[in-house]
Amino acid sequence: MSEQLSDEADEHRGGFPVWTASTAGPDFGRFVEAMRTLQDLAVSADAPDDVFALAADQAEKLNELLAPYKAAEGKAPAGRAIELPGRGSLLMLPWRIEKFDAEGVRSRGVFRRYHLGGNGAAHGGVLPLLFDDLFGMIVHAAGRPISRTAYLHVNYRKVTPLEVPLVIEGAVDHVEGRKTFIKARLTDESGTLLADGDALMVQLLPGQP
Ligand SMILES: CCCCCCCCCCCC(=O)SCCNC(=O)CCNC(=O)[C@H](O)C(C)(C)COP(=O)(O)OP(=O)(O)OC[C@H]1O[C@@H](n2cnc3c(N)ncnc32)[C@H](O)[C@@H]1OP(=O)(O)O
Repeated sequence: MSEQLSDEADEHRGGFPVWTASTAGPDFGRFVEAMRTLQDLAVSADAPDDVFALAADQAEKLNELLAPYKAAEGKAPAGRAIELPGRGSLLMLPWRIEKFDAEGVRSRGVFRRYHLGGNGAAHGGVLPLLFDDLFGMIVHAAGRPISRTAYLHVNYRKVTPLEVPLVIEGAVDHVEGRKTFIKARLTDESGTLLADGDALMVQLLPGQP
Protein backbone atom coordinates (compact mmCIF):
# COMPACT_ATOMS: atom_id res chain seq x y z
CA MET A 1 0.00 0.00 0.00
CA SER A 2 2.75 2.46 0.90
CA GLU A 3 4.23 2.20 -2.59
CA GLN A 4 0.87 3.14 -4.07
CA LEU A 5 0.67 6.16 -1.80
CA SER A 6 3.94 7.68 -2.91
CA ASP A 7 5.14 9.07 -6.25
CA GLU A 8 2.91 9.09 -9.29
CA ALA A 9 3.23 10.82 -12.62
CA ASP A 10 2.25 14.50 -12.37
CA GLU A 11 -0.45 14.15 -14.99
CA HIS A 12 -2.26 11.78 -12.64
CA ARG A 13 -2.21 14.16 -9.69
CA GLY A 14 -3.83 17.40 -10.93
CA GLY A 15 -2.58 20.00 -8.46
CA PHE A 16 -2.66 17.50 -5.61
CA PRO A 17 0.53 17.32 -3.51
CA VAL A 18 2.60 14.12 -3.37
CA TRP A 19 1.33 12.09 -0.45
CA THR A 20 3.79 9.77 1.30
CA ALA A 21 3.19 7.39 4.19
CA SER A 22 4.75 8.48 7.47
CA THR A 23 6.94 6.46 9.77
CA ALA A 24 5.67 7.86 13.05
CA GLY A 25 7.51 6.96 16.26
CA PRO A 26 6.01 4.39 18.64
CA ASP A 27 4.45 7.00 20.94
CA PHE A 28 2.43 8.73 18.23
CA GLY A 29 -0.19 5.94 18.18
CA ARG A 30 -0.47 6.09 21.98
CA PHE A 31 -0.92 9.87 21.77
CA VAL A 32 -3.68 9.58 19.16
CA GLU A 33 -5.54 6.90 21.14
CA ALA A 34 -5.32 9.04 24.31
CA MET A 35 -6.69 11.99 22.33
CA ARG A 36 -9.56 9.85 21.00
CA THR A 37 -10.45 8.84 24.56
CA LEU A 38 -10.26 12.51 25.53
CA GLN A 39 -12.70 13.33 22.71
CA ASP A 40 -15.06 10.63 24.02
CA LEU A 41 -14.84 12.15 27.50
CA ALA A 42 -15.13 15.74 26.30
CA VAL A 43 -18.55 14.96 24.84
CA SER A 44 -19.73 12.73 27.70
CA ALA A 45 -18.23 13.97 31.01
CA ASP A 46 -20.71 15.52 33.43
CA ALA A 47 -18.16 16.91 35.89
CA PRO A 48 -18.23 19.78 38.39
CA ASP A 49 -16.90 23.09 37.09
CA ASP A 50 -13.71 22.86 39.19
CA VAL A 51 -12.91 19.58 37.40
CA PHE A 52 -13.48 21.25 34.02
CA ALA A 53 -11.18 24.07 35.22
CA LEU A 54 -8.41 21.53 35.90
CA ALA A 55 -9.06 19.84 32.56
CA ALA A 56 -8.88 23.20 30.77
CA ASP A 57 -5.56 23.99 32.50
CA GLN A 58 -4.12 20.69 31.30
CA ALA A 59 -5.53 21.05 27.79
CA GLU A 60 -4.02 24.54 27.55
CA LYS A 61 -0.64 23.15 28.70
CA LEU A 62 -0.85 20.46 26.03
CA ASN A 63 -1.58 23.13 23.39
CA GLU A 64 1.51 25.07 24.52
CA LEU A 65 3.61 21.90 24.26
CA LEU A 66 2.56 21.11 20.70
CA ALA A 67 2.12 24.60 19.21
CA PRO A 68 5.82 25.02 18.26
CA TYR A 69 5.60 21.85 16.13
CA LYS A 70 2.65 22.86 13.94
CA ALA A 71 3.68 21.93 10.39
CA ALA A 72 2.44 22.45 6.85
CA GLU A 73 -0.02 19.96 5.27
CA GLY A 74 1.54 16.60 4.54
CA LYS A 75 4.33 16.87 7.13
CA ALA A 76 2.69 15.69 10.36
CA PRO A 77 2.19 11.93 10.85
CA ALA A 78 -1.57 12.48 11.35
CA GLY A 79 -3.35 11.27 8.23
CA ARG A 80 -0.25 9.52 6.89
CA ALA A 81 0.34 6.87 9.57
CA ILE A 82 -1.25 4.08 7.57
CA GLU A 83 -0.62 1.43 10.24
CA LEU A 84 -2.83 3.30 12.74
CA PRO A 85 -6.64 3.41 12.94
CA GLY A 86 -7.87 6.30 10.79
CA ARG A 87 -4.28 6.74 9.58
CA GLY A 88 -3.57 8.50 12.89
CA SER A 89 -5.89 11.42 12.08
CA LEU A 90 -8.40 12.45 14.75
CA LEU A 91 -10.68 13.67 11.97
CA MET A 92 -10.97 10.20 10.48
CA LEU A 93 -12.94 7.35 11.97
CA PRO A 94 -10.59 5.09 13.95
CA TRP A 95 -11.00 2.20 11.54
CA ARG A 96 -8.39 -0.19 10.16
CA ILE A 97 -8.01 -1.04 6.49
CA GLU A 98 -7.92 -4.79 5.96
CA LYS A 99 -8.20 -5.00 2.17
CA PHE A 100 -6.75 -2.50 -0.28
CA ASP A 101 -6.43 -3.53 -3.91
CA ALA A 102 -7.85 -2.92 -7.37
CA GLU A 103 -10.90 -5.05 -6.53
CA GLY A 104 -11.88 -2.74 -3.68
CA VAL A 105 -11.20 -1.59 -0.16
CA ARG A 106 -12.55 -2.96 3.11
CA SER A 107 -12.20 -1.34 6.51
CA ARG A 108 -13.36 -2.37 9.98
CA GLY A 109 -13.97 -0.51 13.21
CA VAL A 110 -16.45 0.99 15.63
CA PHE A 111 -18.16 4.32 16.11
CA ARG A 112 -17.29 5.65 19.56
CA ARG A 113 -19.06 7.87 22.07
CA TYR A 114 -17.54 10.89 20.30
CA HIS A 115 -19.60 9.96 17.22
CA LEU A 116 -22.96 9.87 19.05
CA GLY A 117 -25.87 11.52 17.30
CA GLY A 118 -28.91 10.69 19.42
CA ASN A 119 -30.52 7.80 21.26
CA GLY A 120 -27.41 5.62 21.07
CA ALA A 121 -26.95 5.89 17.31
CA ALA A 122 -24.05 7.33 15.33
CA HIS A 123 -24.49 10.92 14.14
CA GLY A 124 -25.73 11.02 10.55
CA GLY A 125 -22.88 13.33 9.60
CA VAL A 126 -20.11 10.90 10.43
CA LEU A 127 -21.29 8.25 7.99
CA PRO A 128 -20.53 10.37 4.89
CA LEU A 129 -17.09 11.02 6.39
CA LEU A 130 -16.50 7.29 6.61
CA PHE A 131 -17.80 6.72 3.08
CA ASP A 132 -15.88 9.65 1.58
CA ASP A 133 -12.55 8.54 3.02
CA LEU A 134 -13.20 5.01 1.77
CA PHE A 135 -14.09 6.33 -1.69
CA GLY A 136 -10.78 8.25 -1.85
CA MET A 137 -8.92 5.07 -0.98
CA ILE A 138 -10.89 3.01 -3.52
CA VAL A 139 -9.93 5.41 -6.30
CA HIS A 140 -6.32 5.18 -5.22
CA ALA A 141 -6.30 1.39 -4.78
CA ALA A 142 -7.85 0.98 -8.24
CA GLY A 143 -4.94 2.90 -9.73
CA ARG A 144 -7.19 5.72 -10.89
CA PRO A 145 -5.74 9.25 -11.04
CA ILE A 146 -6.20 11.53 -8.02
CA SER A 147 -9.86 12.54 -8.00
CA ARG A 148 -12.19 14.63 -5.91
CA THR A 149 -15.67 13.81 -4.74
CA ALA A 150 -18.23 15.52 -7.00
CA TYR A 151 -21.18 13.98 -5.17
CA LEU A 152 -21.69 11.52 -2.37
CA HIS A 153 -25.02 9.86 -1.61
CA VAL A 154 -25.68 7.88 1.58
CA ASN A 155 -28.81 5.82 2.26
CA TYR A 156 -29.37 5.29 5.97
CA ARG A 157 -30.99 1.86 6.10
CA LYS A 158 -30.87 1.18 9.87
CA VAL A 159 -29.59 3.16 12.85
CA THR A 160 -25.85 2.68 13.18
CA PRO A 161 -24.88 1.62 16.72
CA LEU A 162 -21.89 2.80 18.75
CA GLU A 163 -19.20 0.43 20.06
CA VAL A 164 -20.32 -2.41 17.77
CA PRO A 165 -17.78 -3.86 15.31
CA LEU A 166 -18.76 -2.84 11.77
CA VAL A 167 -17.42 -3.33 8.27
CA ILE A 168 -17.44 -1.01 5.27
CA GLU A 169 -16.52 -2.27 1.83
CA GLY A 170 -16.68 -0.76 -1.60
CA ALA A 171 -15.31 -0.82 -5.09
CA VAL A 172 -15.32 0.98 -8.41
CA ASP A 173 -18.62 0.39 -10.14
CA HIS A 174 -17.68 1.84 -13.52
CA VAL A 175 -15.49 4.46 -15.17
CA GLU A 176 -16.42 7.06 -17.82
CA GLY A 177 -13.42 9.11 -18.87
CA ARG A 178 -12.48 11.34 -15.89
CA LYS A 179 -15.40 10.01 -13.87
CA THR A 180 -15.15 7.11 -11.45
CA PHE A 181 -18.43 5.85 -10.03
CA ILE A 182 -18.10 4.02 -6.72
CA LYS A 183 -20.41 2.01 -4.47
CA ALA A 184 -19.98 0.87 -0.87
CA ARG A 185 -21.91 -0.82 1.92
CA LEU A 186 -21.72 -0.51 5.70
CA THR A 187 -22.79 -3.62 7.59
CA ASP A 188 -22.46 -5.18 11.01
CA GLU A 189 -20.46 -8.37 11.37
CA SER A 190 -23.51 -10.53 10.71
CA GLY A 191 -23.94 -8.80 7.36
CA THR A 192 -26.96 -6.66 8.29
CA LEU A 193 -26.99 -3.61 6.04
CA LEU A 194 -26.83 -0.31 7.96
CA ALA A 195 -26.09 2.10 5.12
CA ASP A 196 -25.02 2.09 1.52
CA GLY A 197 -23.58 4.83 -0.57
CA ASP A 198 -22.39 5.81 -3.97
CA ALA A 199 -20.25 8.62 -5.27
CA LEU A 200 -18.84 10.25 -8.34
CA MET A 201 -15.13 11.00 -8.13
CA VAL A 202 -13.80 13.27 -10.88
CA GLN A 203 -10.18 13.12 -11.97
CA LEU A 204 -8.41 16.42 -11.39
CA LEU A 205 -7.12 18.32 -14.38
CA PRO A 206 -3.51 19.55 -14.32
CA GLY A 207 -3.16 22.27 -11.68
CA GLN A 208 -6.67 21.71 -10.28
CA PRO A 209 -6.61 21.96 -6.44
C1 LIG B 1 -4.90 6.03 1.22
C2 LIG B 1 -5.20 7.48 1.06
C3 LIG B 1 -5.28 7.92 -0.37
C4 LIG B 1 -5.67 9.31 -0.46
C5 LIG B 1 -5.63 9.81 -1.84
C6 LIG B 1 -6.18 11.17 -1.92
C7 LIG B 1 -7.55 11.16 -2.51
C8 LIG B 1 -8.24 12.44 -2.27
C9 LIG B 1 -9.70 12.19 -2.19
C10 LIG B 1 -10.41 13.42 -1.74
C11 LIG B 1 -11.88 13.17 -1.64
C12 LIG B 1 -12.60 14.37 -1.20
O1 LIG B 1 -13.24 14.34 -0.21
S1 LIG B 1 -12.43 15.77 -2.07
C13 LIG B 1 -13.27 17.03 -1.11
C14 LIG B 1 -14.72 17.23 -1.49
N1 LIG B 1 -14.82 17.52 -2.91
C15 LIG B 1 -14.47 18.74 -3.40
O2 LIG B 1 -14.07 19.67 -2.71
C16 LIG B 1 -14.66 18.90 -4.90
C17 LIG B 1 -15.10 20.30 -5.26
N2 LIG B 1 -15.48 20.28 -6.68
C18 LIG B 1 -14.54 20.42 -7.65
O3 LIG B 1 -13.34 20.66 -7.35
C19 LIG B 1 -15.02 20.30 -9.07
O4 LIG B 1 -16.39 20.48 -9.13
C20 LIG B 1 -14.64 18.89 -9.68
C21 LIG B 1 -13.09 18.71 -9.71
C22 LIG B 1 -15.26 17.75 -8.89
C23 LIG B 1 -15.19 18.85 -11.12
O5 LIG B 1 -14.92 20.08 -11.74
P1 LIG B 1 -14.36 20.16 -13.25
O6 LIG B 1 -12.97 19.62 -13.30
O7 LIG B 1 -14.57 21.57 -13.70
O8 LIG B 1 -15.25 19.15 -14.04
P2 LIG B 1 -16.71 19.32 -14.67
O9 LIG B 1 -16.53 19.65 -16.11
O10 LIG B 1 -17.57 20.18 -13.84
O11 LIG B 1 -17.23 17.84 -14.51
C24 LIG B 1 -16.58 16.75 -15.13
C25 LIG B 1 -17.65 15.72 -15.41
O12 LIG B 1 -18.23 15.32 -14.13
C26 LIG B 1 -19.63 15.65 -14.12
N3 LIG B 1 -19.97 16.16 -12.80
C27 LIG B 1 -19.26 17.04 -12.05
N4 LIG B 1 -19.87 17.26 -10.88
C28 LIG B 1 -21.00 16.50 -10.88
C29 LIG B 1 -22.06 16.29 -9.94
N5 LIG B 1 -22.07 16.87 -8.74
N6 LIG B 1 -23.03 15.43 -10.29
C30 LIG B 1 -23.04 14.80 -11.50
N7 LIG B 1 -22.05 14.96 -12.43
C31 LIG B 1 -21.06 15.80 -12.12
C32 LIG B 1 -19.80 16.71 -15.19
O13 LIG B 1 -21.12 16.70 -15.68
C33 LIG B 1 -18.81 16.24 -16.24
O14 LIG B 1 -19.35 15.13 -16.90
P3 LIG B 1 -19.16 14.93 -18.51
O15 LIG B 1 -19.81 16.13 -19.14
O16 LIG B 1 -17.67 14.91 -18.72
O17 LIG B 1 -19.84 13.64 -18.81
